[in-house]
Amino acid sequence: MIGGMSNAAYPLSRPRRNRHDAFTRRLVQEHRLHVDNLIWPIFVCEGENQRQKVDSMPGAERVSVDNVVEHVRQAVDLGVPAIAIFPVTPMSVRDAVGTEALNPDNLMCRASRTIKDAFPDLGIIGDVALDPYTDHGHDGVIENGRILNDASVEILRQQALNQARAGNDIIAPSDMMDGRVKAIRETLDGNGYDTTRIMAYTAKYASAFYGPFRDALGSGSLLHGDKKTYQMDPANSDEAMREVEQDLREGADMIMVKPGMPYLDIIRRVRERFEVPTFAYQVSGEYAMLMGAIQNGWLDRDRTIMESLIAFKRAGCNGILTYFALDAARLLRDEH
Ligand SMILES: NCc1[nH]cc(CCC(=O)O)c1CC(=O)O
Ligand SMILES: [Mg+2]
Repeated sequence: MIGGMSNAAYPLSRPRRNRHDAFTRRLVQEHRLHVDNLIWPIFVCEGENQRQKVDSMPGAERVSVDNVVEHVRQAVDLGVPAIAIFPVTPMSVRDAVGTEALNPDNLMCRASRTIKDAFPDLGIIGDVALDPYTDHGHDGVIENGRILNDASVEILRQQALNQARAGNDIIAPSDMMDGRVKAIRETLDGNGYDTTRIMAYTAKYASAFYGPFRDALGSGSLLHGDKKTYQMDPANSDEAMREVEQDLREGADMIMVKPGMPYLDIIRRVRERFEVPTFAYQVSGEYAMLMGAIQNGWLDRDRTIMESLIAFKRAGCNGILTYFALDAARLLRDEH
């Protein structure tokens, strides 16, 4: 009997009141994405005047070092605080132990020096792992079909030093070997790089979502088998807490969870338990998935980008590595 119902039957508390108009929604908004939260991953390749498209990552490019300043200027002009460099290493210099990772003139080091010269205030993050440099596409060295932990770490610590010397401000070990944070920290400190930060890919899962990235780097077709003996099982969550505990003990300054969107629960747990600077990598497969739907007209581009990124803030992230960094920075700039 609708007509006879008194108003008292309605709730006194009406959550919709705070959604009534734009100014109220602004006042009660709990989380906000800021350009300071964005890190832009870039791909660099050999050659001159190269700008190569990546088929499985529409909008992403591999650029040669002579184009990298112009490329990165976009991020600087938008106020993006940091970039992450990934080198596309030619097959001719790859080998079983990733020797090229230690070359002071490798692609990563040349790109890092060039960017640092042009933009001294921009943060440069350098991935440390052997997969861009090995002819088998694994992140470490192999013996009898096994990825060796400690032997790999001995190379990784030298790779980290090589990259710090070339201007990497933040070393980001993405290899998932045990003990590599401690080894890298000791090597950096022992060589006068005690202010070089470590952003550890701490909870990095053995994920299908890295496929497009491996295409971009050309390591996908090289990879024999999978990375399940070093990257984490997507079924595990408590194990991520133990990984974080260890990396913090070993001297990590920042913790990363990767991939992003399928692992928001891990981000939330890390944030609540450890209260340390926490980052997520919205990886290539997430980008490809969203871009595929956007390009088909199935999802609205701008709203999808922003909603996918605010999720990381809500989950507890300080920042996000995302291929959408420039798009998001533009949208934030034009918001008001
Ligand atoms: N160790 C290298 C590395 N660093 C970042 C990514 C993936 C990034 C992305 O998918 O966007 C990978 C690939 C992998 O571990 O196979
Ligand atoms: Mg670990």
